[in-house]
Amino acid sequence: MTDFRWDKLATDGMSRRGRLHTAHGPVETPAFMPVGTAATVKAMAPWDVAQTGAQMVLGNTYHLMLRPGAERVAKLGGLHRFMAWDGPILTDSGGFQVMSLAQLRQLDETGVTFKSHIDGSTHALSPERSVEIQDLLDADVTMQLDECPPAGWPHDKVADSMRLSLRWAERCQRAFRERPGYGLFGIVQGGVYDDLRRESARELSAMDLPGYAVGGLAVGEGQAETFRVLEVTCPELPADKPRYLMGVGRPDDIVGAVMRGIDMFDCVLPTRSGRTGQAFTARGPINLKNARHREDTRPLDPNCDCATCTTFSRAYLHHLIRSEEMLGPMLLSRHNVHYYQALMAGLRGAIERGELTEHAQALAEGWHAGDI
Ligand SMILES: Nc1nc2c(CCNCC3CCCCC3)c3[nH]c(NCCc4ccccc4)nc3cc2c(=O)[nH]1
Ligand SMILES: [Zn+2]
Repeated sequence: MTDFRWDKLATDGMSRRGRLHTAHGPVETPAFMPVGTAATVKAMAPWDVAQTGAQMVLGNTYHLMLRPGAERVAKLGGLHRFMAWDGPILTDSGGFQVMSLAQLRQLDETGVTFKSHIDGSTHALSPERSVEIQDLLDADVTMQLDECPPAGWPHDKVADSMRLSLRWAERCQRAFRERPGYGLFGIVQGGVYDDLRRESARELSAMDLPGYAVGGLAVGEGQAETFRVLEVTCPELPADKPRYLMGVGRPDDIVGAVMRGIDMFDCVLPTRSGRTGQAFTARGPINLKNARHREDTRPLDPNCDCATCTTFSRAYLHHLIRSEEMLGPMLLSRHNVHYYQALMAGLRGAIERGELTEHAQALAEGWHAGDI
């Protein structure tokens, strides 16, 4: 059985080209992980997800612990078998979703307690229980339970929150069941405060974890602040361990974060926006709901070789979205996830060639070319 590890294959400035080895197979990095919310990447079957080139997907601890329940997923053979995804799966710890979705939630030293948004039942999520749930789901990468402070919290509140997350990291590491091919990632917190980011990164680095996430971002701070926090945080993390920026992002966010040392990403954007008619293209985002597409026979993105772009016209996609036909979100989700995977493949190649700066410049010119 392969040991969980990340090989650094090439670097270009602060960016890295690597390969993550997990129990369920390898993941080329920089990597984008599509989000499977309730054990499905919405509107996409697992074979559609695989066809985009995605190697690793996210499972959702919060949703699955409420329905159908972690013990039930384990009884059914674990999340891989349940959703028929035999590649690597990363699950978030659930704390972020609790704070953004659950009703009547309360967070203290022991963890978070909350009422289910589905049936109002009460649940408790401690660091130990979160690690146990992710073990029952058979996630290749388990995330520590953490608190993500909202944007705008003052320094003292963020400091208390960051130190709570550090204590929870210790408890998660003690509770984690070590087994070849599986790893527990710590999550760096500290808001937008450099001293707190450094303290969090240094304390977590001393725990010698197999990987590190940068949390507490993409909460409304804006791209410039996100990048500035990465410039402070990444240099404090071990150079030989993978770095995962949680919840990011738009294509330009991802390129900028890769240039600042990030290796892994997740975001609901390509799937969620696909369902509302938004498509990402080499010449920027377009919304197919817009009436200007109703007689446009061109493909969605002439540069894209996905089935959506090589089969259908913009006029047809516009019709599907306007008619609220299921095929609309299906086709746009596939294209968007394909677009994100092609973006990551392009970044990996550019880093290998030592041409990331030029590649990023060419991407930005395409996105701003407009007239699409
Ligand atoms: N533990 C933890 N998770 C975070 C997440 C959830 C990452 N996605 C999980 C995934 C699991 C499966 C279900 C879906 C979520 C974040 N997402 C964002 N921004 C999203 C900003 C955004 C971007 C586009 C659309 C909506 C929101 N910031 C985040 C910070 C943290 C954090 O500090 N700690
Ligand atoms: Zn396409």
